[in-house]
Amino acid sequence: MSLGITTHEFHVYVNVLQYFIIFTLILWYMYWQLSKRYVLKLAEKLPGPKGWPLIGNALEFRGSAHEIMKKLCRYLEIDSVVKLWIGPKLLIFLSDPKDVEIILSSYDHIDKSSEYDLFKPWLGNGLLISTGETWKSHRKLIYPTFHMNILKKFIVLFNTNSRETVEKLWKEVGKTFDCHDYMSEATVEMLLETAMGVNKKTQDRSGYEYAQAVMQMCDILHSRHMKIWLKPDWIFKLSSYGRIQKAMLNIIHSLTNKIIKSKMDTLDELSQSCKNASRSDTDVEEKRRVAFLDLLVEASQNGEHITRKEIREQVDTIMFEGHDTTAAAASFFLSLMAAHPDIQNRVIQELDEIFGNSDRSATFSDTLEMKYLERCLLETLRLYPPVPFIARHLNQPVKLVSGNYILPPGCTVVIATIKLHRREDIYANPNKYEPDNFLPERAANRNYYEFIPFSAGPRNCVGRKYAMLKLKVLLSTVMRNFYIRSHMTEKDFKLQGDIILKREEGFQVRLEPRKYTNLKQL
Ligand code: HEM
Repeated sequence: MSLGITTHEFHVYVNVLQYFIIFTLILWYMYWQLSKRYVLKLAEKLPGPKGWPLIGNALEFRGSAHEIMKKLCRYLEIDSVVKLWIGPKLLIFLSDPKDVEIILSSYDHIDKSSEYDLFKPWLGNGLLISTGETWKSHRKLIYPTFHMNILKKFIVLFNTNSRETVEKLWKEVGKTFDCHDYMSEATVEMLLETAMGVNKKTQDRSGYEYAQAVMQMCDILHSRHMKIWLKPDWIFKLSSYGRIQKAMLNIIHSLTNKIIKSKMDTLDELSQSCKNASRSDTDVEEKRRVAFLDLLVEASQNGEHITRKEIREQVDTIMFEGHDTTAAAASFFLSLMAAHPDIQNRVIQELDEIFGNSDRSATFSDTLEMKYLERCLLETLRLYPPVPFIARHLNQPVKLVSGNYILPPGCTVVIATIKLHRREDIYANPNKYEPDNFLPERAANRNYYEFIPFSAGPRNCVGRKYAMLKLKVLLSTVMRNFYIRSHMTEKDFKLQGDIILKREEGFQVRLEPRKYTNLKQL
């Protein structure tokens, strides 16, 4: 051995070091047990699989994203309250609507859990993550920007973009392909044009690149949640994941910065136009699409409490929340249409009754007539909620009503929407795709907290109406042009919950043109 020590001495040092580490761990574990006495006592009473000292159940969550999801869903079968220890972290999953209501309806439990911190380099302190007064004041500012009166004006843009998606889909006719790529691109483009008010003419391929970067970011965040050694920032930054994240955030933030700059320029130009008598009113109106971003920029210019950095964080949040969730919903919907041709035929029949042989665009009142399509969409969100889990940090003990349990402060409480939506006491056939579960008379008998794809309570989704309207226009346009086919059944879906629910094998479908329509020629 070099360095002036013999091999024997080296082995002695290594042994001493090993004992030192073991001794420190035991001491830390004893201290942790003592300081967490109250939490451990309450946790002990909760149902859940037995774990190992120190690591808890962490080792059981290995393997592919689908295997992890399968394992988790098996554990959720234990009870409507299930605890898991991931190292020193206590996660408690809830799937009884009465317990879910206690958490989601209260302003006391609006803090997001530390799992959301990994989003911070991407979304900063945007609406999804922020809390307290910042969250309250920004939510108050943002919520009205998704009012139905504003959304109705987006119909034209939803139609144009849906037709463009159909145009692109024509080249896939007859092939088996992943429809998620197209749904993802379409939802980004629509968000850019509607919520951000960025005109198509000023866009380039950045929409597609953006969607790809968001998908990679979701993969990275999922890996970080699962691979415990990637949690410390310094290790993560040195890893290949850290380097990829840097590159992806560069793409994402470049686009958001570009959008904001373009919006500020347009608003400056507009105020010039208003002063300039030679410009017509319609010219000014054309440029002035009042959308989410216009209102935020105007608010900041009018001295409201939102800085330019905060605007960027909100734009990133809306672009992420509004895009990946909707793309997943659209892709599951198309996969389910392919897997249930009888249901697909009923949707087509309804569309034919509304539109006949005409290739006109969908109007807002048409979307109100799409009652069966809407039921199919809601049933899609029931069985395959794009956000399968919602997590909160508890600051105080919470008494549940489903059983004699108290959730300890400091734990992460996870609303298991995917389990809640498949309860036998709510749905006669909980795992069957049955759009009539949403017939008005059946839905009327359900409690508000029994169906929560958009969450519920004070932190519910601000984009719910936007998403439903956009999905109706997009999916009806696709189905007026194509039959959706696939050799796969629902049993073949391999679910993975990497932040947003997806299919591990991709959303493989095949398109068959419907003979009598010719929207593609427009
Ligand atoms: C099918 C589509 C969508 C689904 C299933 C969905 C679902 C959800 C869920 C479950 C939450 C709560 C998340 C949590 O507490 O962790 C949420 C929050 C949010 N969603 Fe959506 N969403 C969809 C579309 C949209 C769209 C289109 C937008 C915007 C254009 C949007 C913007 C937001 C925002 C900003 C929040 C955070 C609200 C807050 O914390 O105050 N979402 N969404």
